[in-house]
Amino acid sequence: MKVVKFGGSSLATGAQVQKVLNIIQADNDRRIVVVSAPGKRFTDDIKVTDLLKTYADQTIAGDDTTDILLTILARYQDIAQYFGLEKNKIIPQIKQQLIQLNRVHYPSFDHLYAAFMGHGELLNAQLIACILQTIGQPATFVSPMDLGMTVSGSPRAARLDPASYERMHHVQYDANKLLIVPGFIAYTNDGYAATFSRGGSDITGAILARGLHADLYENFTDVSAIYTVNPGIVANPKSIEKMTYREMRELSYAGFAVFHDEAIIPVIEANIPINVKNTNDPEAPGTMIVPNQAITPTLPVTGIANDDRFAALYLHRYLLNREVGFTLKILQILASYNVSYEHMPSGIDDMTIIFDKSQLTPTIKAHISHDLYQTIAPDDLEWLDDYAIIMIVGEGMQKNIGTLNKITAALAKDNINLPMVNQGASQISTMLGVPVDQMDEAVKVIYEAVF
Ligand SMILES: Nc1ncnc2c1ncn2[C@@H]1O[C@H](COP(=O)(O)OP(=O)(O)O)[C@@H](O)[C@H]1O
Ligand SMILES: N[C@@H](CC(=O)OP(=O)(O)O)C(=O)O
Repeated sequence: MKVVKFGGSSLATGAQVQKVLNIIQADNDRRIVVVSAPGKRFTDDIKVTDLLKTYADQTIAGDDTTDILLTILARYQDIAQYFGLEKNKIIPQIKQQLIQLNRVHYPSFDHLYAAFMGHGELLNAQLIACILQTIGQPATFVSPMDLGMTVSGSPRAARLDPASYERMHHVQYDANKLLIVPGFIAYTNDGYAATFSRGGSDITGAILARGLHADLYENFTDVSAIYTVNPGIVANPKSIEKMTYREMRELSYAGFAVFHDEAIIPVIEANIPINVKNTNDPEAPGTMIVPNQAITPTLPVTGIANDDRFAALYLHRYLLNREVGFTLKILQILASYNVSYEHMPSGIDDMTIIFDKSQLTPTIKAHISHDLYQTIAPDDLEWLDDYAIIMIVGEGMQKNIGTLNKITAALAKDNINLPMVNQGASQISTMLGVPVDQMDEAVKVIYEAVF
């Protein structure tokens, strides 16, 4: 049995949905179908999830929501119309659920955003189940809750309750009917809607693949393979035919947006291979992501990922290495502001703490600086706001001498500053910190040096 996930780009229009139906019908093993909300139809278009965010913003502000509601409804109407379903009762049902959203009381704004934004997937799954039924394909809409999946934690970055797998193991479903499941949205034990973090339909697919014992998790998107580098930076990059789970985890963490970094974890635990494929080119083999031992690397580097979502805090104090509990004190300060850190490379008298900058408001930064001066009295404390990370990843790097040398020499030749290099913590990757304005150029230079 295969779990198949279709991303927003695969479901943006009626014509795209038709391709999805063809893919599902081409293979009888494709039984569990996870769908995203309709995505962008063209470059400047707005995803339904983002339209729903605007609807939530306007609801909170007490603004008139008539226009945004109709804009969202139109996205579903367009798809329905393509299949001749504009008069089907599914359309008033979708409209009613959209209207209902702003009549409910939510325990917090985060719960409200989660409920609104998660409806993009919820309504799309209902529509697609309805389309399949009208073309005579047995299919049914299923809520993640009905499959035993519950979540907890932050409503907009929910975590799966581990007990879900035990419940999913006992779920009975009709194997002759396709199950159409909304991605991204999930429910807490109290019945409140929550979502995974953005791009989280990949996570739903991975959880269902593990929980329902799939042999393969197929993830359909709009590229024919995962490329060795972001195709937005290097034109026509090489594709990756096969890579390991841990390579994908590092690359998606550091910017390969094609697959959510959290979505690797459930499939690793169950050893289920992932096949990333293209809805617009379903015959292409795509990229296989497989257990770590299933690959003998031929090249040192598999991929180069980059992301500018970081900020760094540089701290200097003599004899930092000798002071018992120094790092603990810093972490206690961060924890008191509910701030997590991403990486912490350190030297004998220095350390750099790298954060996801979405957590750092000017007020939080000021509080952290104040508490650090009070508690550890650094000789130097400096915030680096525009900090990018480039991650060079490959199972083959461990055994290959000279890769880092090649990279740093090429960067030096191009006059690119390299304020941080972190190698060794992960045996399969090297992390470079670069100023944001040099990130794209650095990625191009590294790509030329290693491929
Ligand atoms: N290394 C990479 N290989 C392939 N695609 C990448 C890579 N890095 C970034 N991307 C981007 O990821 C996009 C697909 O992810 P996403 O937009 O989330 O798709 P979906 O709508 O299917 O969920 C591609 O169109 C591409 O622009
Ligand atoms: N629609 C959600 C979840 C998701 O996974 O979307 P996509 O498959 O379009 O990346 C989002 O935009 O975050």
